Amino acid sequence: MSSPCSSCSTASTCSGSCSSVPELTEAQKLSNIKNVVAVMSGKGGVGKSSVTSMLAVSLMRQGYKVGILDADITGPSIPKIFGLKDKASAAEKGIMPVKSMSGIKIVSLNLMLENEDDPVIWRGPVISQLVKQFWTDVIWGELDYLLIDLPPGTGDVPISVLQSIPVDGLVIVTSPQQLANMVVRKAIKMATMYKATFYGLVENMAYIECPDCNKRIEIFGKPAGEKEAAANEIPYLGQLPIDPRLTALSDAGQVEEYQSALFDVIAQKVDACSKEKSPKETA
Ligand SMILES: Nc1ncnc2c1ncn2[C@@H]1O[C@H](COP(=O)(O)OP(=O)(O)OP(=O)(O)O)[C@@H](O)[C@H]1O
Repeated sequence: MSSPCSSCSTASTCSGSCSSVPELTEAQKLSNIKNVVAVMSGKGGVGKSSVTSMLAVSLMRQGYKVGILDADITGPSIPKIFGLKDKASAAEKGIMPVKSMSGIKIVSLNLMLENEDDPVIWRGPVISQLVKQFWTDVIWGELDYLLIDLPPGTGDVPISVLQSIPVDGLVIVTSPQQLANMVVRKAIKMATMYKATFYGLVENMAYIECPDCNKRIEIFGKPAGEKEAAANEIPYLGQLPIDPRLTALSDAGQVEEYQSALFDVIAQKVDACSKEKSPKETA
């Protein structure tokens, strides 16, 4: 965010050689974000918010300063997953994020609504404008990683994010159903059109382990994430099981208590990808 190009609407596609340097907002002058990673999936319900949350938790445990921009304006889950009670506050120079128990900075429209179940009945352009403001008007401060939890689909918000926020890399989330993979391919194709960099694909809900005999049961069909990643020529980050502990801790707002070596490996791979992309930028 320290770059003067970061508030430009063509930042993600331009070569950086244009002469019109846009003015930074006051909030941007107070922020320095080293890496922006968007978590995307064409299909709803495959676990984007869960993967975003656990990536944030794992990166935080690795010692990084992490923030989450909840761009799922009409179906926000991040505040609930982290059990946030406080509201985001307005300071003189911008919006202050709410900090989770372990210090992850979070901004979500649900942190601004009176009741968490108040519906947001807004048209696409208004929603897109708000997401852009979460980038330009939030005082994020120093962050090693800002993770963006995108809504499902290839509509207004993913387009706005890819056009107006300098996303360094994308993490694609899918699940074993052929239907999920078909819709996820649309998202990959769309992101390719915006010349996005893919950090890789995660296959969530790949199997469940029987608590009695430890047998893996592939309830959504044979996992195909690795094949899907190869077919789309993007890195494969790994697969995650359905884990009832993750559901329970997310429902209780205690996701930061969840431990998973598999998530940690995925976070390490994402970290390695971002270091490869901008070796000097990540501590
Ligand atoms: N690996 C997993 N193990 C157990 N439960 C999971 C897992 N991944 C996701 N879930 C649960 O599945 C539900 C949907 O997950 P999540 O909200 O992360 O999906 P999403 O793709 O972000 O949804 P949306 O389409 O609304 O954006 C949640 O209740 C979540 O706790």
